[in-house]
Amino acid sequence: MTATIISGKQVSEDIRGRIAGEVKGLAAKGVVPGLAVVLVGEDPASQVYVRNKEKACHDLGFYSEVHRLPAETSQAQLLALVDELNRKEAIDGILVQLPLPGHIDEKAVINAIAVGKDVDGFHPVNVGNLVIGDDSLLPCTPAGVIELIKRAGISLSGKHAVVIGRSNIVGKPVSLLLQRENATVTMCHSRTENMAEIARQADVLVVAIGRANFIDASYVKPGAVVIDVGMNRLENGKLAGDVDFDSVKEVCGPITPVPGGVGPMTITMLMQNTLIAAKRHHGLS
Ligand SMILES: Nc1nc2c(c(=O)[nH]1)N[C@@H](CN(C=O)c1ccc(C(=O)N[C@@H](CCC(=O)O)C(=O)O)cc1)CN2
Repeated sequence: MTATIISGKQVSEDIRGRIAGEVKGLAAKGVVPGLAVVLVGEDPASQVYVRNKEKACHDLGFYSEVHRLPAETSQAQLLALVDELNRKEAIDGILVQLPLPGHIDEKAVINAIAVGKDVDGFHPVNVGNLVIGDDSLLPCTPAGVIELIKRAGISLSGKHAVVIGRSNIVGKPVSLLLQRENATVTMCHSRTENMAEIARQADVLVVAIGRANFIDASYVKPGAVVIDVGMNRLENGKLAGDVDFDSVKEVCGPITPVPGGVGPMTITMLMQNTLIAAKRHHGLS
């Protein structure tokens, strides 16, 4: 086996340590970053993620508000809450936990969040700025992927990166961020022919297709960096990535595990975005 593990837990701890230090410095200037999280309904996984966000705020010295709304909340009620949070001085970042119940239009809600408070980086203005390479709040999971690669000491410049999956939340933004790092990027998706052949050309393979253990060693060039963004709950309750870790670890170089790889970075990058939003809000960036 040539694989080495890229630990998202470890990288997260390092980044959170730095954020906590910055928060102390801001407190001395009378600034406390504030995050509002909105959860509609009782999806068990979402409840856990929201609790973890609340805990991260507490641990890092942020002000936090969690708004837990019943599943039958109307879109108008949710939009009214977003509007209130947009105008609230103590709040620098707003996150509406996804997925939302089916009767609510996610796009309408995301579009209603003030661009400067959109710490998920999902608002079309933030997405547009990402596309044209301007400064913006970056989507958390894709930003976490880049941070993991960089902090593992891997240079992306001139490398061939293959992204498997073209979702708006991961595949598309991660491909833009890889290009920003001067990688040459190929995107594959469910209609791609010869996917294994293309994937085997990758120096860096990023997988976000939502199919448990789909990518085996036949997709991986020896020594390639493998980043698994998949999070699939199996029938036995265990969490599996999109990459068949036991097969791929025999050929790859650095690889992220699931759990403990990209996942923990999502909340850490959310905290980082909230800190950035707070500094901008107070003219300190
Ligand atoms: N508004 C948003 N909604 C959702 C997002 C998001 O970024 N913004 N992402 C996911 C859920 N999510 C955060 O909200 C999230 C997912 C996973 C993890 C994580 O730490 N995963 C661990 C395993 C946890 C477990 O055992 O279940 C890991 O991979 O090691 C954090 C946050 C959808 N909704």
